[in-house]
Amino acid sequence: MGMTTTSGTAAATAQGAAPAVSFSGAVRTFGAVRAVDGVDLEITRGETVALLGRNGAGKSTAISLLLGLDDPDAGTVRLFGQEPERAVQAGLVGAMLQEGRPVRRVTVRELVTFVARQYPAPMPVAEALELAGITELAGRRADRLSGGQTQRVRFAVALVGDPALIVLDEPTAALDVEARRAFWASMRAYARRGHTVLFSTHYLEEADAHADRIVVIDHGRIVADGSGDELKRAAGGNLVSFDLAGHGTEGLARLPGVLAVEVRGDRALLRSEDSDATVIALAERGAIRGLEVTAASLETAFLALTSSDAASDGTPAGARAPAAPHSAAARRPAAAEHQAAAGDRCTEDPPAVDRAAEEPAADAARETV
Ligand SMILES: Nc1ncnc2c1ncn2[C@@H]1O[C@H](COP(=O)(O)OP(=O)(O)OP(=O)(O)O)[C@@H](O)[C@H]1O
Repeated sequence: MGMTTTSGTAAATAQGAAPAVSFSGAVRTFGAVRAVDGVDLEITRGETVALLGRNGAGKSTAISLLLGLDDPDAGTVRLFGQEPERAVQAGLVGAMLQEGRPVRRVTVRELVTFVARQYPAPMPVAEALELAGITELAGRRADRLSGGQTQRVRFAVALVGDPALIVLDEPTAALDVEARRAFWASMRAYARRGHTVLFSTHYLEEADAHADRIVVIDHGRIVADGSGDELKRAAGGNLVSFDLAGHGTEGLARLPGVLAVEVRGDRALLRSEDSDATVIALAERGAIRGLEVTAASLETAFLALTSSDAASDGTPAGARAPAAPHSAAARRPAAAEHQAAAGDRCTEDPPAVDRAAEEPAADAARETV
């Protein structure tokens, strides 16, 4: 796991009114794989945004680009109007990455205190511990904690610098239900302070419950961007299902309102933007056994937007099932500008925590420690 913490000597000011995050035509390829394939994305200060996609969609690569851990092959990425490395150096960004090994032989309080000292304007250590819900663990060794406790320590490390933007790469992976709930409560408390939060996940319900805005990424491209409700609407309002009971599936896709047809066993599922018209047409065909109309779930929307055939013709599924507009659905007041540091960067022995310390962004900041 990478606790990305970086310190900076530069005044940690976010320039003007530049958005917290801005990708413009960003591309990152690995051989034949276009991991990030022409991403345009703007995140306003103060938003909580979920980057949602399945395994291999390009989430981690996009996050590496925005933290300056990797460079785009084409296009640009800016944080608060600055090159990512500079923003990280200036202490504007805190991150919690996926990998990393526990820091050995130090207590939780020592670790968080060490990291706080790397920042120009950290929050009090006790406050960071409280926000992350680990006050009781302060005296415990950081390398002798459960997975859920370790995640929360990483969260404290990411936020103790009081960064204006916090980036969390699959923060709840491997957490149980209880630990997840505690984690999200902490994250929301942090967001309420006016900070910008970007987290990646493949849990639909987490994106829906904890983000103002969901950006769906598939095959390196953004295929939808909006609130959970907007995504559901964009994917087609309702799901009409019925027992085939000997009826064929021919012509179902052409019934009024129908956007997509799926057959599961003996049941047909029609995604419809006008379920009344679809039901009437089905009734006319006599196909009404076991008829059900249900509201499209976010899962339905997600599957529609990221259907596996999307790769086969190079057309993002969202281009066929129109996605919500690329605009933030709900915007909160812009975050106050924070003087803060970010990233992980515990360079020396004690908290030389994770891969971020070996990465270019950390290199850039290392000289300031
Ligand atoms: N260093 C690398 N070298 C080669 N291929 C890579 C590298 N990093 C990522 N990829 C490929 O780029 C694509 C996107 O990977 P990425 O890790 O960004 O996806 P992800 O959405 O974060 O997935 P997950 O949810 O599994 O973490 C995948 O096909 C992956 O195999």
